[in-house]
Amino acid sequence: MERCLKDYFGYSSFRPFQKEVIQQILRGRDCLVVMATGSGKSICYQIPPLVSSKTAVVISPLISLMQDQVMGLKLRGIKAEYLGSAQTDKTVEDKAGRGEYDILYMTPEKACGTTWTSLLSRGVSLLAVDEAHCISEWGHDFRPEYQRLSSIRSKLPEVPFVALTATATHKVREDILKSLMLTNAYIAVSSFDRPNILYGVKPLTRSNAFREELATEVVKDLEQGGSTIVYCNTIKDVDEVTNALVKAGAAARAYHSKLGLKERNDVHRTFLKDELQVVVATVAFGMGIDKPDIRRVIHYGCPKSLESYYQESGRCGRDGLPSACWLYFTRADFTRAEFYTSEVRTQERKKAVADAFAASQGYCTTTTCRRKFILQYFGELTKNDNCGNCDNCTKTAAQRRDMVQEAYAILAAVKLCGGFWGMNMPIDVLRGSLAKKVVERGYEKLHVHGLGRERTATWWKALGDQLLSLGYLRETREKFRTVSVSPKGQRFLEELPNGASLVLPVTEEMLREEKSSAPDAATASTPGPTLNGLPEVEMKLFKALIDLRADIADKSSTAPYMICNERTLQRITNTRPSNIVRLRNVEGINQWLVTEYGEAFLECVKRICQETGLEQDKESIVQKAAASRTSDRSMLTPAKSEAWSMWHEKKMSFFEIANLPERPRPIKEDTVIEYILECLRAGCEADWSRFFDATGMTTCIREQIRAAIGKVGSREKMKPLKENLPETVSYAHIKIYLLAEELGVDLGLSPNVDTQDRNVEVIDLDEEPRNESIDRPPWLDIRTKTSTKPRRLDVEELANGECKKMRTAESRQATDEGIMEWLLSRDGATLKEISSRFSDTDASAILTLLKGLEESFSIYEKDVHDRKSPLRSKRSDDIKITTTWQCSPILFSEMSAARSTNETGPELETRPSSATDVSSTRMTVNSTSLSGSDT
Ligand SMILES: Nc1ncnc2c1ncn2[C@@H]1O[C@H](COP(=O)(O)OP(=O)(O)OP(=O)(O)O)[C@@H](O)[C@H]1O
Repeated sequence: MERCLKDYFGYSSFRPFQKEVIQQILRGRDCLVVMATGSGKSICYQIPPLVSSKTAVVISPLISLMQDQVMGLKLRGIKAEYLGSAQTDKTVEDKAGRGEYDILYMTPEKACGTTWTSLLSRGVSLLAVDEAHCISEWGHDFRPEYQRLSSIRSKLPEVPFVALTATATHKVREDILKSLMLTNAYIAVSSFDRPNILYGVKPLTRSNAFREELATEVVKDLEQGGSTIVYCNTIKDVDEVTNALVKAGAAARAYHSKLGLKERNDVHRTFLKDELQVVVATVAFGMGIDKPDIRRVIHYGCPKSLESYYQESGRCGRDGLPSACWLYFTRADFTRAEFYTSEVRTQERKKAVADAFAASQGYCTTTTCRRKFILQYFGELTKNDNCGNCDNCTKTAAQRRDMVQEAYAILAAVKLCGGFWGMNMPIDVLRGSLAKKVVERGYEKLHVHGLGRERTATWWKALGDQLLSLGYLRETREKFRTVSVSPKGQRFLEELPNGASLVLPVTEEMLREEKSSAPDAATASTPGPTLNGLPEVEMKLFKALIDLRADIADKSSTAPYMICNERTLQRITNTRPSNIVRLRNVEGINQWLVTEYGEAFLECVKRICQETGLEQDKESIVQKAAASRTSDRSMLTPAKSEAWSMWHEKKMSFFEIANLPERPRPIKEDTVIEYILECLRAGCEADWSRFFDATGMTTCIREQIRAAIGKVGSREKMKPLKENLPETVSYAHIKIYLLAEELGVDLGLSPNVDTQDRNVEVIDLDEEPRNESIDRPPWLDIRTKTSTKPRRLDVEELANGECKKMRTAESRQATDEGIMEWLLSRDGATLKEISSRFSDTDASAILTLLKGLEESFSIYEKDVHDRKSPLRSKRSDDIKITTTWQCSPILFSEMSAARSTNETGPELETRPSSATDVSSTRMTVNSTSLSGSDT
């Protein structure tokens, strides 16, 4: 054995396990060899035929792999060949039958179709199954043809079978033993560790700029010698990365399945001969590549499985010298789960593929030792938590931070969402989403809603992953992925972390997200008031708000930062809102806070402003867009210019402009908004804050549109944007947003959005609740405003017309316009209905507004006689009389023009025909109406 090792391979000693395995084979015993990549498994089956002078048959999954091996063996003076469809030399089969080869490679198909008689008569030293994990459905590279190999076991009863693999979990090992019917096998399992390899993970952005940067780094590394393989998941990625590398000056070529065989062979050959420095490949490249000086293996995208990652990274540093494996990923890669599972048929295989992909994702996001993560995955126990040679183990203290507040927020969000969602739902809630799925379940009323706006969804996911790996959260993956708070997380929540700390690593991904949100996001987790730059009088207000927050926190049994952070208080201090709508528009103020404590905040602001003489409603987002643009108002029609001057200079409402008495007939308010938009585009001045208020463009809606743009990846077409937005966001909202953005208006949004990663959002596994019927926990109710019944916005009830929708959809504060628009959209309403629609306004205040409208003949009261009502009144004629408020006929006719005749025609006939008629049918609304009775 030693002589063969020296004579043919030039090595003077065996590596661990090689000798033992060879001895067992020579004794005729089956073997299972599970050894690390590059550990020298091939020697185990290459020496026995040289010692025993009997052919070794080796089953291998890839022709290219066989060709390589054969070529290498021939160079060493070993008689080797392969049999398979690619073999053009017809004499090989005969020669094989005559036992002329020391080593004969075969594809599994060929092995199953061989008669073996003549070969056996010459003697077969062993049958090796290389890459034996392909036999198992739980293996990452399952090949059905490998499973048929068991059929040759009976044809070769005396021949020892040797299964070899570098990537086999316990489950896969069991499968191999069973499938190949290896009895009393000698099992050699070496460590999976490759100590000379540095493992690291970095965030990826699929952009030209990123690729250029990556290419520059690769080229710099190439100057140190050695070669590089870059693995990509798609051919598109391969092409893009190759182009970037070539542009940066590297001798790089692409390798993927769409290239012809000749070209692929050429790439392979030139790479081995060092004529190429870099190969950029899909996974098709690399199995069996035994180039010793590959110094870097880069993964551009999250690999399909941790096994394939280990295999591919195993091409690196096979000479034992220091080498590095960097994996670049974006969470968009995680959405490929369905794609991978759809490639396979059986349920068992689907689960195996999903699990292997989940492990790969886990590797990407772990903040603990990456080497340990890999070793543990393959069942290797290691006590060492710090390998000292991966990015996580070499992190300095400066790359860690106390994230107790953020951890608390995300755990609370997971808990409050019931623990039966993946990470997306709680993160959406934290970020203040008003998507249908959030509102339908009433999650917008949770006190954590909107608390985490200042961080991107990706940032929160990164933190969620950390909390998962640290055991604060736990995950189940059945049909869907669900995340819930573990007992450890529950303890953390219960022992309110006042003064406690939770120092966690700030991952590269988090850092990148934070960088994109600089400058102010960096202060988000800084405890203590951020008073920098506040004048003394404003400090008074700020401090009063801090005290108010402390009171609220006390009442809600929670920590002050869970109510809102100091930056939000600073924004209130800056803007000093005088009403609920303005308060709600303050970044960081959520619906729960508005509903529960909005009045308290307003009262506090008002009091301090009165005491100190501070002006209220200081606009923070008033823009003079015109200043930066060349005004082109000459292009505007008189109608548009007039609309703008009425709105901007005379401060008239859209409604007033649309219904000017001097107009021959009213125009639609939507049209007025369109006019004004055009004027703004042409460079007219604007108070954008007022415009946003008047059009219902809340911060939430602006955030949602921004997220949708990120998700769609383009601003070009409005339809896909609309499709990615909740119903409450209209086309008009999108138009306004796009124009504001184009004009460089400060949209008052949290500054940290990476459009790249907003694409990511959905892992479909993550989206559906495991069980819709799960009851919401009782403590959830305590934190919601009223009932568990989700509050639906009344958009559906509104009249046609996007602008009407948007101004009334959100606000529950009654205003003249709001009431008018709402009434226009329906066939009258009782005071009770109006009160419940505008639930944020006191009923008596609504009544005052109604009376004002009535006096201006905009609305009138009408009796509705209902003989069928089961609620009989005590009146002698036994008729129920309900008071409803209707729009005046002139307004109604405008509405009816906008609606289809079918919808409104018959109703029109029942209405009074003039204002005189209206007054004659008017009834007084008495106090019983206010308290709920309409009769
Ligand atoms: N005893 C030895 N001494 C020195 N070098 C060795 C020894 N045994 C094998 N090698 C060399 O180690 C390298 C890796 O061997 P081999 O290709 O068999 O690894 P492997 O375990 O099959 O890896 P992989 O699973 O990644 O394909 C080869 O270059 C081989 O020549």
